[in-house]
Amino acid sequence: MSSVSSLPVESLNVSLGDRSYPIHVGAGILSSREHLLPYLAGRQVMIVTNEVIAPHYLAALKETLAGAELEIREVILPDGEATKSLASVERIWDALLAAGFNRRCTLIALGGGVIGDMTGYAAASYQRGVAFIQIPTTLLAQVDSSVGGKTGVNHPRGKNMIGAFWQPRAVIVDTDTLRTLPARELSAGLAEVIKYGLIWDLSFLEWLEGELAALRALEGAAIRHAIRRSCEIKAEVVAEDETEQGVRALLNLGHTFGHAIEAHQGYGNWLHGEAVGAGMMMATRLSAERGWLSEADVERVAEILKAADLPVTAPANMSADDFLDRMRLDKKNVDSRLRLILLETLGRACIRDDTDTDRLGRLLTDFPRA
Ligand SMILES: NC(=O)c1ccc[n+]([C@@H]2O[C@H](COP(=O)([O-])OP(=O)(O)OC[C@H]3O[C@@H](n4cnc5c(N)ncnc54)[C@H](O)[C@@H]3O)[C@@H](O)[C@H]2O)c1
Ligand SMILES: O=C(O)C(=O)C[C@@H](O)[C@H](O)[C@H](O)COP(=O)(O)O
Ligand SMILES: [Zn+2]
Repeated sequence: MSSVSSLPVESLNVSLGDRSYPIHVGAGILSSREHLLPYLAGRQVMIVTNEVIAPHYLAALKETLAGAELEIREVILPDGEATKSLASVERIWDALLAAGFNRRCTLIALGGGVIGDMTGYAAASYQRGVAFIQIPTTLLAQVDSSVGGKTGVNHPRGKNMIGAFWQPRAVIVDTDTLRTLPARELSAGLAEVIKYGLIWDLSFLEWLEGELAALRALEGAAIRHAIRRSCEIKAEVVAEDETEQGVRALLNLGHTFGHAIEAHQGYGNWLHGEAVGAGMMMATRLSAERGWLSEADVERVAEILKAADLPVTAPANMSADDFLDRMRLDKKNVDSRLRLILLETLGRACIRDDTDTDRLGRLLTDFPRA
């Protein structure tokens, strides 16, 4: 990654009254005591990470915490989306109890969205709620999952079905951690970045169209801008609607389809960002069928997803009914009505519960498979 180290730390705020918190973004910030120590609730600290991330970053984090007279423990979980389960959360609870940690303890999530979502849920539920800090190490977690307080685990029948809203005390984004991230994971993170452009900010989408090559090459200034603008948008949405009573649902563009793909394919076979990429393509086509987007718009969405190396086709082994069965369990649905996020235009999304099921079934049947 070029020149990122020379960029100063930038801080944003998620405004939620007395639960407001900062997002600090900087290269090498994992080693910064001043950006971490103020957010600890007490002396007891439990770091939660996994077997892939620990060899890269656990020692650096412990070094940052060293000398502050803290009682530091760690839980190192196995890797992968398939581990985003209650059994893993139980391992975190067990470690907390074995260490005798009390309500003034702090959990630190060091990892991607899987670690962040599980650690947040363990924090939300341990002794009815303790402090936690997010240190996201994937692009996806740095632009999306570490912000906003959606925590939880998957159920075999559906994604993120068990969980709680529980906000972190701080989000600390060290952009240098992206240096070790596999290219496929970087692309998955770009799906959520593109999502912000599609639902909220056409000029950001236009900027992304010009910068995708730079982002995939981890060019420092481009990565920094993508993270900052994504976090700004997410912070604005979450501040307006913390528990998804309204506008926050727009952050779910492509997810009703994407979550169906993830669960049907077996967690981890399609990455979350890949499934969301294909799902956004489906939502785009449905929006065009409603007459809101032109064929040129549809092509434009396909092009930006392909430029990010994301899928624009659905799994070959998934029928329209496979999609619809899973989509009927989606958390946004009210009574028996499907609620989908669609695009009124590029850069502006809406939530609709009036999609004709026969029409949706035809769209799903005709959607290209790979
Ligand atoms: N809470 C939310 O608002 C929210 C938002 C979006 C996604 N999510 C959830 O986030 C999860 C996906 O997160 P993800 O894409 O970060 O996946 P992930 O957490 O599985 O991480 C991806 C892979 O990269 C590895 N990894 C992480 N950081 C690394 C680094 N710096 N260097 C090398 N390898 C590294 C991980 O071990 C893993 O193998 C899904 O479960 C999704 O549902 C939650
Ligand atoms: O923060 C949100 O709100 C989102 O919807 C962000 C999504 O990218 C994320 O995947 C989220 O976990 C989906 O939430 P869910 O409520 O659909 O499970
Ligand atoms: Zn997502």
